[in-house]
Amino acid sequence: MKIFSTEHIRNIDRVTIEEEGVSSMELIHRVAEGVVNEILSRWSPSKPTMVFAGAGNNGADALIVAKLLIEAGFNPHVVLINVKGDSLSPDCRACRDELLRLGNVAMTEIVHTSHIPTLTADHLVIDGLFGTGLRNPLEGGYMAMARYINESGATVVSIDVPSGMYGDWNSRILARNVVHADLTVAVQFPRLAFFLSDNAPIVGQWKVVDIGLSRRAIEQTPTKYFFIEKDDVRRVLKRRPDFCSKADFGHALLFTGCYGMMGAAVLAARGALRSGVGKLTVHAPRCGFSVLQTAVPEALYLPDRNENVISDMTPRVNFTAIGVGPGIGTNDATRGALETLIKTIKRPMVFDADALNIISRTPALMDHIAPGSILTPHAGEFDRIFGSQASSETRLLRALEVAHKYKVIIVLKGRYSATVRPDGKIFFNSTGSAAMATAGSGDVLTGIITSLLAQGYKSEIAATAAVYIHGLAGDIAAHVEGEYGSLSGDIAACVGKAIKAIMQV
Ligand SMILES: NC(=O)C1=CN([C@@H]2O[C@H](COP(=O)(O)OP(=O)(O)OC[C@H]3O[C@@H](n4cnc5c(N)ncnc54)[C@H](O)[C@@H]3O)[C@@H](O)[C@H]2O)[C@@H](O)CC1
Ligand SMILES: Nc1ncnc2c1ncn2[C@@H]1O[C@H](COP(=O)(O)OP(=O)(O)O)[C@@H](O)[C@H]1O
Ligand SMILES: [K+]
Repeated sequence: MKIFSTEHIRNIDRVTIEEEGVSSMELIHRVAEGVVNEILSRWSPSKPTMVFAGAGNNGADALIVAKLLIEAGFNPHVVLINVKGDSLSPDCRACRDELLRLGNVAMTEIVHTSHIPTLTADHLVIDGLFGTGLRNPLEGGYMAMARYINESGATVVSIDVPSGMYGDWNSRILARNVVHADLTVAVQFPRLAFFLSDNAPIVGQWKVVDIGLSRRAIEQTPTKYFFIEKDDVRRVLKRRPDFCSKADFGHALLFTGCYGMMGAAVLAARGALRSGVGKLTVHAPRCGFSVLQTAVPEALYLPDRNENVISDMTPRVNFTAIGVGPGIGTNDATRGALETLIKTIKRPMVFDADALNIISRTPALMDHIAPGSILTPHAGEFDRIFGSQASSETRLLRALEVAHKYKVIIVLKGRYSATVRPDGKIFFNSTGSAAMATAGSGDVLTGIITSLLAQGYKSEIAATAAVYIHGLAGDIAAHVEGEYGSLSGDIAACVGKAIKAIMQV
């Protein structure tokens, strides 16, 4: 699914109205119906409700929400901001009149300064103060109103975006001056801001209401941001021909493990094998022999000269892709081996975990990494290499810079892992959950990406597809083991099932 900028959404909105003959009032009603459906599925009409409506179309949506709530038996109090009595947009005015025609509507219209009715923690607030028309961070009375709503402890449903927040980048806002939603019901598309952890306490849970904006306009409007869903991955995964052999599915080489961290090697190896690589070689220290040969007998094992750590990363097999990092430690011998690997292999590789920690100690190594390589840092690993970041938004912006500069793909791991490409495109992942916040789950991902790369998928595709598969495997594991009990071994065990579920039509 495409994620559009506010600018683009406004344009798609305009095309829908001009070329498809849908009126803006009709769109407002569709938004309101979507929002009200979400409300009715959660709260009963006895819930004390207050609707805050601004002067633009976000307010117009809110006024029709109030109307539909009244028709459903709710008894909302409506607070409409109409500065000086003449600031309502034409649609907002029409919606106010439509609402008032019901008769007996409890409404406070704020024209100058008025008293806002008392809001309690028991209330449900419908927040339609500002949507995508927000020009500046909230100030004065608007800011006070946002804080009043937040401090009341009421449950908040925001229409389109929480009021005071921009849909995309939010470097200029202060969280306490923005309405904090429990549920945000976005119009037609999720927004970039929803995928950043900084904004999670503001956006709350989010849903999208489809209001039937022009399909043609959506298809033809270019964007750099995407939300990856099952169909996107199904389209790129190749079906296997009948006449095939393991030679057709590549040979992955993993440099992984050290004394005390052989589990990382096992997990990465299982991730690689369950995602279909033809052949897998694991290069690990000698101490890993019986662990690997017992836990993953399907993998070939290449012993390092060293007993406890990897001291040499010269590829000794005819590999089609290399993955390096899980559990290798950061000792001097391994550092030297990794430096040589980076400087000699000029094909895209996958770098994770301790490989990233080693790079962070010698950042100049970034200059030698082969273009098209994939780096899979979590926030801490990213900051160690590319500098400490104040927020997830600045981290994402920095990831865009470094992906472009070094021509590499950065997978910023987290709730909505973001795959950032050198061309400035960002793919947010939809699968996965807190059940995956367990040691070793990143190692499984390294195995899957390396496996897809080894099978001939381009780096960009391998990264986004693997992240989706990994998250879905986590979801399947969590379905059985729950959010506390899922282990990274369970995630690895579900990788094949995830791919099967994706490929099933
Ligand atoms: N995307 C779509 O296709 C549709 C969007 N609709 C709704 O329309 C909304 C956008 O409506 P608008 O463009 O009218 O914009 P808004 O309703 O978000 O706000 C615009 C109003 O706020 C004022 N304003 C902006 N920033 C301010 C600030 N910092 N302080 C004080 N006043 C400020 C503007 O002067 C204007 O009066 C969307 O968020 C959505 O809720 C729907 O009604 C219909 C379809
Ligand atoms: N709350 C969450 N929601 C979705 N995915 C998560 C969540 N927490 C962790 N994950 C996923 O689990 C993996 C954790 O990787 P990482 O932090 O490298 O762990 P480790 O180093 O222990 O292997 C990442 O792919 C991440 O996206
Ligand atoms: K809003």
